[in-house]
Amino acid sequence: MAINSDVLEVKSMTARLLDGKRVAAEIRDEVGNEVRAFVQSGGPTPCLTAVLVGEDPASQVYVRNKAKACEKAGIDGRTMRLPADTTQIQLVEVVRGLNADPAVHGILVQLPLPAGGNGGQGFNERAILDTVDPNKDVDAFSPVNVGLLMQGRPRFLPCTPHGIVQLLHREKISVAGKHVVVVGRSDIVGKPMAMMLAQRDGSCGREVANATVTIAHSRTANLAEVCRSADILIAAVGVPEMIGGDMVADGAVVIDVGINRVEDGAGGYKLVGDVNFAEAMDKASAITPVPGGVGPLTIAMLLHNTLLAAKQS
Ligand SMILES: Nc1nc(=O)c2c([nH]1)NC[C@@H]1CN(c3ccc(C(=O)N[C@@H](CCC(=O)O)C(=O)O)cc3)C=[N+]21
Repeated sequence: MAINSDVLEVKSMTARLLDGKRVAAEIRDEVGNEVRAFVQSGGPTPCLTAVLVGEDPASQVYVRNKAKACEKAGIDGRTMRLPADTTQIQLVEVVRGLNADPAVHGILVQLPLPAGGNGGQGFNERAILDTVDPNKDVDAFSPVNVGLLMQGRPRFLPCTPHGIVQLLHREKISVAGKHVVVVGRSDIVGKPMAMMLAQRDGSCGREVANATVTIAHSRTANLAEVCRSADILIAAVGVPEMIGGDMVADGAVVIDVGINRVEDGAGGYKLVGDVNFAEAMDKASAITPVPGGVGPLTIAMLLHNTLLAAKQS
């Protein structure tokens, strides 16, 4: 039998890059315009206050990026820097003070709190987050806001999942009827992400709804197989390059939420995602890079929530 060279040719796709950085800039511009209009119509200048405990280098970078983004959008971005030896009681008092300050519309307690904090005992993170006034909870971490989201009537949408919803919407990637696999079940990303994509009416962001969602995690049996069954694969595990090319179906859309600092082999550090980018690139139809993917969207949605908080105040 003659060998048909067309059939034997190894087909490898090269995925379209989903440019989170560009989409984030677009959203930040929109929020900036809305902020100007709001202030011109007599509204207060929206104010976001980030609380940063200790000196974690990554947290410093994030908080600085947030402050810069606020400034560009006409939002008053403040950072309260507290020493690493701050106690639980002192931190709760700081948050209460911000709750009571009418000039502050959004409060963000930067996570993670320092491990050896609160006099070596560690912080009770949940108790701190529960102290934030739900009307100022621009992270959407408070039980009230999580509950409202769960019921499909959100007040604030959590920033990272909302950023992903916006990216899918603006890149015209429909999730309706598709199988989405979310790897990771954190309160910050995995759980709300799954809820938002599965919900009925689009209350959590435009037309991005009606997906069939699987939540996978470290205990999932046959994880690779489950991932391969995804039309849209969302990786939010926090393990560098854990999702290999063998876990990605041909033509899948891959959203990489991971931001991991690893040694670059030249004495420095580089950022990698939870997905092996080079391998996934050959399988996926579209993929987010790290950096320049989901990270910048998180900050854009934080600005959006701060404006919303100011409008609702
Ligand atoms: N209360 C609270 N809310 C948060 O939203 C929150 C937090 N704590 N703690 C830490 C995580 C992480 N996070 C990021 C935001 C932007 C980028 C980002 O812009 N990343 C750039 C690269 C930045 C770099 O060079 O390190 C990118 O992916 O292109 C990354 C990570 C928000 N977080």
